[in-house]
Amino acid sequence: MSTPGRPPRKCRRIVGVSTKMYFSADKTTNFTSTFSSNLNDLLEPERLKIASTTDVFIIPDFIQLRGVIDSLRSRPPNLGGTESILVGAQDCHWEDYGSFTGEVSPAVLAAVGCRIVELGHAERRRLFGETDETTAKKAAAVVRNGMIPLVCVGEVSQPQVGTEGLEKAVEEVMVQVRSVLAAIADKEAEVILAYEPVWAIGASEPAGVDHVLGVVRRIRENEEFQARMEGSVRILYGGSAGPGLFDKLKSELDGLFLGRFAHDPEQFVKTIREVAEA
Ligand SMILES: O=C(CO)COP(=O)(O)O
Repeated sequence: MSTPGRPPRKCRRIVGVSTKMYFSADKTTNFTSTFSSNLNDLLEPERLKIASTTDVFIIPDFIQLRGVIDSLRSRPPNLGGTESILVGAQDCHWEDYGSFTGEVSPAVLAAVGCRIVELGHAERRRLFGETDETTAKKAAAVVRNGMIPLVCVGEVSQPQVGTEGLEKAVEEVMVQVRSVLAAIADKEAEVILAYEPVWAIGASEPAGVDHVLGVVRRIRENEEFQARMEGSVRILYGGSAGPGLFDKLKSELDGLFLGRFAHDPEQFVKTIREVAEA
């Protein structure tokens, strides 16, 4: 059910996980294989319906990225293979090639089969000095290389309860959103925004539903957002997300971006099912 007065959105749902730097090499391999076969087994008999309405993604660390792509390629499409699971990277550089020691090229990511690149995560902004400017340049590079930028936005501090708190959060988030959209000239380019209030990341529970819906509603009302082709910009919620959440957010959100609460492949598959069926 959509919000009264607003037409239903014409876009696919999307749900995924970033393993950040939580997993050993073996754990990533085991997680990928358990999760993709669980997805196959647990989603029967609705598997085809879910594959036709919902995108699923997994964002491992850089070293494991290629192995995850290859292991999913060995499964048939729509059965937990790469056609139904998009594999993403946790960052990239804004140039394709050059003297940038330690960086990862978006062109190389695209060439090995990476489909999504996560950018501007709160941890990268806080610990590694990422700014709106570098995030926006990277988003343009990801689009240029035919992949989908998944850009994280969110206010740093937990707002006070009430309208004033919401306004401050919206103000902070809109600066980040505008900067990314301004860098991507193609109004039809696929973009994913992950609304991740920084204070809700790594917490025991997600941000309050009213707050999340309030901020995301304002993103959707924004002029730059509305200038995009309908459905080309999808919005996820992230920050202690897990099973049991999406149903409360479905009026404004297109999906969820999970962290810790997807480390158990069964919980991840449960959440995928909830997002697809909500
Ligand atoms: O940062 C996140 C996803 O990008 C969320 O992490 P947690 O769900 O572990 O809080």
